[in-house]
Amino acid sequence: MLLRYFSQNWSSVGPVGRQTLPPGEPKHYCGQCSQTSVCAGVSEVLSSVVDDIGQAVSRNVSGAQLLHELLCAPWLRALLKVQPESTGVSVDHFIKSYTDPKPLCSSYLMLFFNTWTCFCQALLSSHDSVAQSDYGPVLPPLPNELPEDEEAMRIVCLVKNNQPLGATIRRDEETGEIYIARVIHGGLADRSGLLHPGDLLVEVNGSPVVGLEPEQVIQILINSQGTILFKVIPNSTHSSSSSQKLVYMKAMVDYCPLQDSSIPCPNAGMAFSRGDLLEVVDQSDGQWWQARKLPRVTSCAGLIPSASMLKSKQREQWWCQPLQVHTCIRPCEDSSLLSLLTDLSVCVHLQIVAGEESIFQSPAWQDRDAGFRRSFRLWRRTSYRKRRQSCTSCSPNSSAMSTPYEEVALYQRPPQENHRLIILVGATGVGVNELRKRLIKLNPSTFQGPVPHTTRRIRAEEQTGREYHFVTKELFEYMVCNHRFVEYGEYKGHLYGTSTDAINDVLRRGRMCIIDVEPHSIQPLRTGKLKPYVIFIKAPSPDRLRQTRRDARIITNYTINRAFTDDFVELEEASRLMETKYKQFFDSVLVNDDLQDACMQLCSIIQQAQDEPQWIPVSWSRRDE
Ligand SMILES: Nc1ncnc2c1ncn2[C@@H]1O[C@H](COP(=O)(O)OP(=O)(O)OP(=O)(O)O)[C@@H](O)[C@H]1O
Repeated sequence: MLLRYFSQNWSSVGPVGRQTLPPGEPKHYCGQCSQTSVCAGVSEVLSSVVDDIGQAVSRNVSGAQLLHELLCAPWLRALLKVQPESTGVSVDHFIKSYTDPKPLCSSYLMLFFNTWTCFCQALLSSHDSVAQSDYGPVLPPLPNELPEDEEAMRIVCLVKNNQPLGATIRRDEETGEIYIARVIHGGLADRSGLLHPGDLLVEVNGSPVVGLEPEQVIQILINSQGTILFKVIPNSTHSSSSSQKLVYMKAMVDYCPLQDSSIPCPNAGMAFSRGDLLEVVDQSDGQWWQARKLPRVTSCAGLIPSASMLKSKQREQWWCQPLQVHTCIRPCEDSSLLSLLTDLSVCVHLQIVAGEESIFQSPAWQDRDAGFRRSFRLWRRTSYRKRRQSCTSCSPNSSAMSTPYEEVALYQRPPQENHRLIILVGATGVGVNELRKRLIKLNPSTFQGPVPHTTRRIRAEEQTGREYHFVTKELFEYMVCNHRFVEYGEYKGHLYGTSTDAINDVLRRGRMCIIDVEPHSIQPLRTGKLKPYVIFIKAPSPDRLRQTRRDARIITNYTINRAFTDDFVELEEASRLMETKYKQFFDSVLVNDDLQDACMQLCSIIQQAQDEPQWIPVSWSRRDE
């Protein structure tokens, strides 16, 4: 350690630390004084010590930061300058005198160096003690025969700074005893290593706490200044070696501790929103976990409700509002997708029976090149409104409520595995279809769309499996009943749909399959087989939309292929709402500002999705998925 290294070098004064003088290097002398290179030694030792400690700081060596700050502190400099009062010499003077020798009295040189040596040794000895966590005298071993009722008491001294203590307390209502309830990972108490959950708090700064209310104990802590002395009886069942496994979770809901009356300590809580990646460091409590948000900005964790706790909160909330129709729409819209699929088939069936006219026109609906067909976006928009009217599938047990967190792990696609399915989503008119078309046109041998199914009659120039899979209405409906379609709809009395088989066909051929869907269709596609990567195409500001979409045309309900007028504020608002509502499903967000740039960015996002490690739900990696 530093002290040993310093003592060795200090006595010989020559080689210091890593700046060891090579053998034969001339030794330095200070003017008329006969001391061997002491001035050089002082400055070298000092800078070498500061250097070494600087490196120890970067390696996070315990105590190094403190020592570094100490050595660089202005008060230390001031202290060193006290020496001239007794000796008439300062460190600066020495260093200067070394380069510009002046006569110095050897007696005050000796006096100075004796004082300086003692000071440095004391300083470095303190550093070594801190670094080796050697805080006190070594106590004699405990006698073999201790009285059974004897309890070991621990005295913990913490220095209060502007950080919270990072521990919560609880009161045993029967005995009035105060216990440490939990210690927040990475907080002050945790880093001290001296306070543990279950420790019985006996005194704080000399005041007994038994019988006090937790609020009163907290008040004592708040009022204390400087060092705080805790007297605790350690929890004998606590094992210091119990290191928790880190678990990574994606938040599927929003949470705000300040609005949660059940949290034990709102200030220790951590807010998160849907889509946030959480590193859960402690799940030992069934109700409150400890977690950090990724990317990590602080080492200190925060309290979050456990999955079961969040689920019961959701259920409570649901039952509290049974009469408000709009509240049950939210979870229904959000992700109860399998049940939506059932609703969807009802909608389609009704449309067929009623012979309802579709809003699509041929040129807009169909692009003749394979893989370039229009999506079902317009159809989906109308039927989506219909679905909102019937929310029978919403229940407190729906899937939206059962997954507040999704456990995730990093996944890198092995080269021999199929590409991940690429899903584009975005508000209508933002340019999802345009980007998809451009991408496929750019590199048709790499990117491809699935070939849709239809019940309409095949035309002369068409070939089944190329433009469409031409099937009978009975087969189409059979496929609907068997959930074989990702999305489907009706146009002029004919059914059209994109099947999962068609997606698998593209992937099996080694290509990257690009589809665009409504956000509520993402959930059924989230399987280990497809491992979808979802890119949200976001609208830029209304001003940028106005500038970039001057020549663009939009297809809207009942007004086909018209120029954009002043829909930009609405478009941006729709895009913002969609992002807020579904962001937990998005892996990446791309702002479609300049078309060329957006297309290039899309290519690189897709490349990264296929070739670089990404977070995916752990359930996708299980074999039985
Ligand atoms: N970045 C852009 N700059 C200029 N024009 C764009 C841009 N992105 C899309 N457009 C144009 O905006 C119009 C609407 O785009 P697109 O049809 O792709 O919208 P969409 O999001 O698929 O919505 P919908 O399904 O309702 O058509 C098209 O005319 C398209 O060429």
